[in-house]
Amino acid sequence: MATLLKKPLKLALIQLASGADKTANLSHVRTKVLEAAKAGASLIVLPECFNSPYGTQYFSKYAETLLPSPPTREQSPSYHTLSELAIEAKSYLVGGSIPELEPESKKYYNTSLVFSPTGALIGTHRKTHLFDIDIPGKITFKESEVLSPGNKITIINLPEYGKIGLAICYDVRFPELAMVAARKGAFLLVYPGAFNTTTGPMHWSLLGRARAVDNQVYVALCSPARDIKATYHAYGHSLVASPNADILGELDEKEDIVYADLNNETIETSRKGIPVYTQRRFDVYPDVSEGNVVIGE
Ligand SMILES: NC(=O)CCC(=O)C(=O)O
Repeated sequence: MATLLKKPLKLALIQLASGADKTANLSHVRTKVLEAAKAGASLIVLPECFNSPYGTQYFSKYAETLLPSPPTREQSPSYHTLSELAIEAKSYLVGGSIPELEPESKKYYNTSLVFSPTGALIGTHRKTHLFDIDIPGKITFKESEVLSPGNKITIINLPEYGKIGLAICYDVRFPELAMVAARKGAFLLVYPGAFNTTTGPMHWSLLGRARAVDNQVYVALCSPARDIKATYHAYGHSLVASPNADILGELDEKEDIVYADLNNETIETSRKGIPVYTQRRFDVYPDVSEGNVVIGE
């Protein structure tokens, strides 16, 4: 069996309380990331839209320009804060997501940036499935009114550890992304996300555990803390699921950090005990990780 996770890894998910002031949010991010690093985390994850409120009315106001890369500090204060913070924390840092403005096309995206402990940008993911839903009397949301979707599956190599799959929030509802990343060797699927108080109780944990057990990999879901004064009420409940779909840690709705210790043995034990990994019937149905699959870092 291939070794997916080369050495044990402490993961931290920061369920951040952020508000309308981007500069204050970035300063608060620094405090929380350094707290997680001090506790020994070498992979630290922030939530979706970690430096702004979440909502279609906010995307253009808070958008930053990432291209051409690297952007200037004026174009993207978040890029520079995250890069410097990864160095200071000596950790891999998944920068949740920020609204991105692509200057040439003038399109907006919901984009995650990943930095190595040297401060280098090692991966980006533009949310591939936009959050367009309508549950009458409960929640109507249409990201596609403002955002455009990304067009790739994102797998990022952390050289000392192994590969992670990265996608954003609503992407978790589409098992194909997870399956492709897992079959290409990811040990962990990371989803910065901001479910809400309607769909969160219904599906957040279920989807996290489902992606874990489908693929026998770790899954991390990282939400903002709930702010009842905001227009969108995030569910919170950041959690880590094991390859056997056990919840290794889960928060409530308040700001906090959840930690989990990941190791390769847990993946192997899960796969040896229930060997669906070797029992697939690609003579009966197609392997979604083969053929016309668009993968990028
Ligand atoms: N930010 C999002 O994509 C929210 C997704 C969500 O709440 C869901 O139910 O799916």
